[in-house]
Amino acid sequence: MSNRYDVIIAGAGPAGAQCARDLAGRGYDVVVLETEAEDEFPAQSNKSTGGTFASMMTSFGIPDDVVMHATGSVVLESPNEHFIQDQPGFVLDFEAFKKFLVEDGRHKGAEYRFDARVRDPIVEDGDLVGVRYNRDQEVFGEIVIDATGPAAPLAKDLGIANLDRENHAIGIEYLFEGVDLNHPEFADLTDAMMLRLDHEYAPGGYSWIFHTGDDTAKVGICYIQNERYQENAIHDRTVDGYLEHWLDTDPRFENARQIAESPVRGSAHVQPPGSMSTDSFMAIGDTVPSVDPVWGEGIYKCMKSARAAAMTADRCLTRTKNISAEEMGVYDDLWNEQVAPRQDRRLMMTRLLYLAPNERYDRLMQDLNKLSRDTLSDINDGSKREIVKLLYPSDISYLWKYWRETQFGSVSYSS
Ligand SMILES: Cc1cc2nc3c(=O)[nH]c(=O)nc-3n(C[C@H](O)[C@H](O)[C@H](O)COP(=O)(O)OP(=O)(O)OC[C@H]3O[C@@H](n4cnc5c(N)ncnc54)[C@H](O)[C@@H]3O)c2cc1C
Repeated sequence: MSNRYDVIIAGAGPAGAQCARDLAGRGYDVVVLETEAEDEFPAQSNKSTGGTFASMMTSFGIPDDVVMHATGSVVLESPNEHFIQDQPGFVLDFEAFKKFLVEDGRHKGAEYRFDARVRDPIVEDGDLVGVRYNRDQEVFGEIVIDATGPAAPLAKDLGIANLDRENHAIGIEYLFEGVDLNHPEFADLTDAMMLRLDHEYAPGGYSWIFHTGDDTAKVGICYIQNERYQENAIHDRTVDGYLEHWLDTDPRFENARQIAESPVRGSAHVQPPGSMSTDSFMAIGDTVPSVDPVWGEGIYKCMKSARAAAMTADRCLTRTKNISAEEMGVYDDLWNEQVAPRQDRRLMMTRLLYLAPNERYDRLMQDLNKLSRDTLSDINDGSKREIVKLLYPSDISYLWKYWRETQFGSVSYSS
C-alpha cells in the first residue's frame, strides 16, 4: 500500500466522500481516513435527517435508491400558524447515501482507510506534509483536507477552525411509525418536510417532522445551546427532555411508536466561517460553519464545498503547481461566491429567527403566506431588500439583542 498521495482527506462524511469522488474522477491519488469501522459505517456519524432538494441530487448524481421518501412540499409551523410551499424534495436514507458516496468514490479510484482516527497534522520544516492517525500511523500527501465535521482536529491544530462553544447547536432525532400526518388541528404533512419554530419544543432553535412514507416520519429538534438563546428554556430540561415533551403534548404523536433503536444525534456551529485554508490545506463541510436560515440545507452546502475544494486542488496540483496559502485561497473565494454567498446576512437571519418570541413566529407565518415564492427564496439567499420586507418597528428589540449577542457573546451580559 502506497503511503504518499496527492490528496489526503480526513472524514468520510458527505463532504469528504464527495471530494474524494471528484478528485479520484480527475485521476488524482486520494486517500480518505475515516474513524469508524467499515462494518458499522456509518454508526455515530449516521446523524442527519437527510432532507434535500432536486438541485443537490442532480448536481452530484445521487441515485434514487438512496431516497427514503420523495416529498412535494415544505411546511413552516409556528405555535398557531403555518405556511406551505410547494417544492419537490427528498428525504434521504442517510446511511445508504453515505455508503453510496464511498462506493462510488472507490469505483473511481479513491482509497479508503476505515478505523483510522485522525489525530494531528505532520509538519516538517514549517510545511504541512501529512497526517498522523490512530496511535502512530502516518500518511503523506501534497494537499490535506479536513472533512471531519465539527471535530476538526486538523483545522483546529492549524489555527483555521475557530468553532466557538457559544455557537454550538445540538440536535436529536428518532424515526417513528403511527404518526398522524394529517391531524385536523395542523397542516397536512403527508409528503412534506415540516420545520416548526416554537420555543416550547425547541427554545432557540426549531423542531421538525419529515414524512418518510405511510405513517412513518423522522421527528427531531435542534437548538443553539448558549444562555441567550436559552432564555425561553426550562432549567435542566435536556435536548432529550424537549423531544419527550413534544412527543407527550402534540396530538400527532398520540399513537406514535419509535422504530429505530438509537436516536440520531449531531451538532453544528452557527457562526461566521472565518478563514478556510492555508498552505496545502483546506477545511470543508461542517468543519466550516454555514447555515441556511430557512431550510437549513447542510448537505448541499457541504457537497458544494467539497466540489470547490476539489477544483482548487486540481488547479494547484496541475495548473499552477503551487500549494501556497495564496493559491489555496482560491477555495475561500469559491466558498464565498458559490457555496454560501452572503453568509453574513443569512447568519443574521438565522440568529434573529431563533431569538424572536413565539408571537413573532405566528406573525412571520402570516406574512410568508402573503409573499411570493420568489421572495421567500430571495430571503433565504440573504437579499437585504426582501429581508427588510419582513421586519417591523417592534423588531428593533431583537435586532438590539442580536447586536449585543454578536458584539459581546451571550454569557457576558446575562442580565
Ligand atoms: C440531527 C441533524 C439533522 C440534520 N438534518 C439535515 C437535513 O435534513 N438536511 C440537510 O441538508 N442537512 C441536515 N443536517 C446537516 C448535515 O447532516 C451536515 O451538514 C452534513 O452531515 C455535514 O457533512 P460533513 O461531511 O461536513 O460532516 P459529517 O457528516 O459530520 O461527517 C464527518 C465524518 O468524519 C468522521 N470523523 C470525525 N472525526 C474524525 C477523525 N478524527 N478522524 C477521521 N474521521 C473522523 C465522522 O465519523 C464522519 O464520517 C442535519 C444535522 C444534524 C446533526
